[in-house]
Amino acid sequence: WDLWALRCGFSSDCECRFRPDLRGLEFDLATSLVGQPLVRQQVMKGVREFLENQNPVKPLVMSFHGSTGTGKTYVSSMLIHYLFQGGLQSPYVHHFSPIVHFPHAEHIEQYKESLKRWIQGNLTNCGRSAFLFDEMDKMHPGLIDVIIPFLGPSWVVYGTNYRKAIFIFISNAGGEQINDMTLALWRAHKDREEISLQDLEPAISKAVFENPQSGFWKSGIINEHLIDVVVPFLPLKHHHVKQCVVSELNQQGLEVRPGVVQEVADSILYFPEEEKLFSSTGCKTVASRISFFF
Ligand SMILES: Nc1ncnc2c1ncn2[C@@H]1O[C@H](COP(=O)(O)OP(=O)(O)OP(=O)(O)O)[C@@H](O)[C@H]1O
Repeated sequence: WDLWALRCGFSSDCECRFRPDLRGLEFDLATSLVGQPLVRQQVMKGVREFLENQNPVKPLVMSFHGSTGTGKTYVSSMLIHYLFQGGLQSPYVHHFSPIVHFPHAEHIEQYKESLKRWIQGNLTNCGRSAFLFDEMDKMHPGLIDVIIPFLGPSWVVYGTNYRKAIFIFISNAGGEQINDMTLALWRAHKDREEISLQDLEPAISKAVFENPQSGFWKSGIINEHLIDVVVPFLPLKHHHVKQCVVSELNQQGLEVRPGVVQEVADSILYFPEEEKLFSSTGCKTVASRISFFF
């Protein structure tokens, strides 16, 4: 702790390099994020409502769900970039992955204690901290109990306003159900772009919050209304993958040749077997495939 951090920790006004640029975020979500209008809408709504309130009653808690390569990590990095100076490198942005940090289930009691101290320490250092919890579906169910007290309205200790913190949970849990529902709605002539949160929420809740294997399970996280924003990431179609290829080519400073765009998009697997509508890996492997076709 340096002196500044100490002073900051005891002041509820400390913003710790928090420089929200909501216009920038909205623009980038609209122009760079492919095929996820619901995500754009949910993220903007959640962040805007939270930041409009000078004294929020609880931290902002967002939960991202979807299958691989649909943009969950991409959006979380973008969000952090437009909120904190320094983005993911900011000392006030914290990343946790159960597989990396807590790989051994038999050490659960020890893990619980260190997770609690880690969150508490970071929040004491700065109440305006962000926490990214990756791979929540791989988290031991007992560990979420440690996180819960920090998500609610009651967590104010030693004058530090922990209610200004931001928690983002990322998982593949519910992804299969989102994909199945998107497909079922498509078969019932509801286009992917018309899908609403109400169409997906029951399937996500069932898969994520009632599943004994899931880290969220039995956590009271739903009963206590601790999650403010549930963000479903839909499976991406062939034309979305093509858009990802174009932006990747641009980013790598390569010429956008229609033949290459088509070939890269065609090389990816699509489901279901009959209609081949949605990419099985979203846009995840696009960057690495480009060199094969260029
Ligand atoms: N909807 C999207 N719009 C634009 N680019 C995307 C989108 N989805 C994925 N991408 C691209 O694919 C890469 C991988 O996506 P990302 O890591 O966000 O997937 P994910 O949903 O977090 O997957 P996983 O569950 O496997 O971690 C991103 O860095 C980005 O370049």
